[in-house]
Amino acid sequence: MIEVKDLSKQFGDHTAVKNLSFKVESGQFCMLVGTSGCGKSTTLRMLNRLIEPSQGQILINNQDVTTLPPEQLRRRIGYVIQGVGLFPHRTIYQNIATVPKLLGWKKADIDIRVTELLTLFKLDAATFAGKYPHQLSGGEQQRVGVARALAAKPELLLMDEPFGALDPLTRELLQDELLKVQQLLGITIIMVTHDLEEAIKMADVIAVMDKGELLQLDTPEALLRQPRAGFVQELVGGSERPLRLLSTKQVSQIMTTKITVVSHPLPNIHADASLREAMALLIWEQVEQLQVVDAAGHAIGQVSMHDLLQQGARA
Ligand SMILES: Nc1ncnc2c1ncn2[C@@H]1O[C@H](COP(=O)(O)OP(=O)(O)OP(=O)(O)O)[C@@H](O)[C@H]1O
Repeated sequence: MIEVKDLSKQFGDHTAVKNLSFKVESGQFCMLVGTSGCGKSTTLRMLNRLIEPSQGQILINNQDVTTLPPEQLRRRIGYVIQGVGLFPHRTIYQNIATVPKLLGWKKADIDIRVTELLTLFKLDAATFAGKYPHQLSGGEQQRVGVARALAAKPELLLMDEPFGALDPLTRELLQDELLKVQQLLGITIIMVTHDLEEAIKMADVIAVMDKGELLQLDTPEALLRQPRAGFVQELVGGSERPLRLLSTKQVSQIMTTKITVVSHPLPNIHADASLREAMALLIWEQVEQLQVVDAAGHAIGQVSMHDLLQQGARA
């Protein structure tokens, strides 16, 4: 669990972060959102002491991070930035092995971990381990960046706009991969993004910041349904709100498992698709109902336009 108490950062006479207090539970995915310059990156960089706070306390599993030497702390916390920052003259293997090596892991254990991580991010170890960063695409480099950050099994992963420089398709692919990896490893993640849709799709909780202050920390659904008046309302309350609400849930959460036989075959939707994707398919196919299928393609339920309208509506 990460707990931040009354955290502030002053740069000269400018207050970049002001009296920030929040908690993120173990295994949660927390997104920091807010306009440019509101203090998101400064907050993240105080958590791993790349920036020293002017005031306040940061506790990781009840341990005050200021009691640890910064290098030791940073080996327990993964950090991923936009543009990756891979070491250009080291192979992918050497890049991922950096922290395990510093921690004195045995070569055999490092080999296993590098292969495991490359496989997790859908990169064939035999092909990629010996390559250099410039031989990889942006999306592949970003995957290696995340793999490197996870190499020494950190208890916390900090990510600053990790997918900001990627094209929309690659970005979506990496978002899905990261969500799967997070669920698999149960790791706590705090990520900065400019993109509200990304935050809604991925976060368990979203922290909205403005002018260095935390305005609201809530689940995506609570944030959309009960935004605090002012900046948060402006951020989430536009005409997109019903569709964003649909993004917060998966088809499996609202489908009926009773399968009614209908005269025409229904279009299929995956159980783990979002309600927003289901709505888009209903409109595109001009139908009132979809058939829900599992990963093996077996029909497991149905979802209707009526169900979706209720989910996106004002409560
Ligand atoms: N090293 C520094 N010295 C002086 N001012 C700084 C420094 N780092 C950040 N700031 C200022 O602190 C404020 C917060 O910056 P920060 O990078 O945390 O914002 P941000 O929300 O992450 O912005 P962006 O989304 O554009 O990256 C800004 O006004 C910035 O100019």
